[in-house]
Amino acid sequence: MKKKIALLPGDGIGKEVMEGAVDLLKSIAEHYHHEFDFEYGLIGGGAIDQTGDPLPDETLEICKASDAVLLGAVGGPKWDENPAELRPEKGLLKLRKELDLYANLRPVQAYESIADQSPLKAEILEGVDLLIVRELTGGLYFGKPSERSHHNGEESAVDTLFYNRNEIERIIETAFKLARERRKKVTSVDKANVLESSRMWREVAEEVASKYPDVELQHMLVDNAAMQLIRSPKQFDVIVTENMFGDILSDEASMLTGSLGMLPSASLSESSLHLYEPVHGSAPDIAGLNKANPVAMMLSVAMMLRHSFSLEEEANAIELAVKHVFESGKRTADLADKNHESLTTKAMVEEVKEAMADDHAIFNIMTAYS
Ligand SMILES: NC(=O)c1ccc[n+]([C@@H]2O[C@H](COP(=O)([O-])OP(=O)(O)OC[C@H]3O[C@@H](n4cnc5c(N)ncnc54)[C@H](O)[C@@H]3O)[C@@H](O)[C@H]2O)c1
Ligand SMILES: CC(C)[C@H](C(=O)O)[C@@H](O)C(=O)O
Ligand SMILES: [Mg+2]
Repeated sequence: MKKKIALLPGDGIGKEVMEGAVDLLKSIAEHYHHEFDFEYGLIGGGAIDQTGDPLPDETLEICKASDAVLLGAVGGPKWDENPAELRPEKGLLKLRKELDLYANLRPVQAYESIADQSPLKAEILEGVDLLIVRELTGGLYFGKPSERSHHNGEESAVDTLFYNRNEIERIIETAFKLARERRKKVTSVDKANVLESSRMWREVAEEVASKYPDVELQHMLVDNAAMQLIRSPKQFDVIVTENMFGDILSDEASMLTGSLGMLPSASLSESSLHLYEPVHGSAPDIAGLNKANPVAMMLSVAMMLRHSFSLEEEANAIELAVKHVFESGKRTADLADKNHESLTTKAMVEEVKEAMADDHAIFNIMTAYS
């Protein structure tokens, strides 16, 4: 298979985990006889420094001419004081909007082998396997007005939580379709006791649910959902929610795995062009130290291979290899403690590649004898 992949490393550890992803993809191309053509694009702080624009047109063109987009992370303290239009994060939001990446899938799976690094008890974590479906191109992030103003000497600021029916309908539909392939339960998270947008969200969720009688719909207020994720995460299968609620709940949910460095994501559009990125940011506190956990990025590569290229076997191989590496007691610094040596970013990528090669060899032996 021949595919073109746009690579947008971005800033901070985005660049380090992207190096790992490329390394992994090259080894997959070799093992499975695929051809991946990579084209790099600028985004975020680095793009501002080099071109004065957090999302140069050239980057957008590279993405549109590709079969999938892989992104690291953007942002960092260097640009924190920049005016709104020159923030690295603006580039990412514009890219999501331009490519209409409305459905952000953030799977959360608790691995038993690293459960000791989660603040939650092992019995609460056992079997946790949930999927956050975050609306990504509407809500508070994109509503207008969003501005500062001065009235009678007093400064004020406004952001707007806006959704139209169609935006809600398509994300809820996505959640129901995904739930059908899983444990057939959708928890729609909103703040319908206060927000009008949430009351409409709830109505639409009910309407969509009537088309999926085999899938259970539950409504939950977002403050309760934040608590339930810690108290009893196993109750969740698919969680569908507004853009900002999804942002916050997914960072919280990452601690069910033990680290934010574990969560991958896929941002899907109605076209065939999708984007894949880890949930975490540019982690300025560890950037450049070769200690970031590359697993979120490697699992995002797996999501890309599965969703964009239908390479199910290759995707499974990455996920299995990550599992094997953790089971063998190897971890990066975010998951390590005095009982575990801590691997560098590069060493972790090597371990996963080696485990894949071993699994591949075992698979070949098994198929040869079956
Ligand atoms: N998708 C993105 O590009 C994205 C996502 C989140 C934050 N950001 C940006 O990143 C910058 C830093 O934000 P932040 O510090 O609030 O969030 P962050 O996700 O960058 O980091 C939060 C904490 O988690 C740790 N961490 C994150 N990823 C890790 C990994 N792979 N391995 C080990 N530890 C990891 C960091 O060291 C830090 O202590 C900000 O500019 C923010 O806007 C970008
Ligand atoms: C960097 C920021 C704009 C982004 C978001 O809030 O969507 C990030 O936190 C994420 O989760 O992808
Ligand atoms: Mg976030």
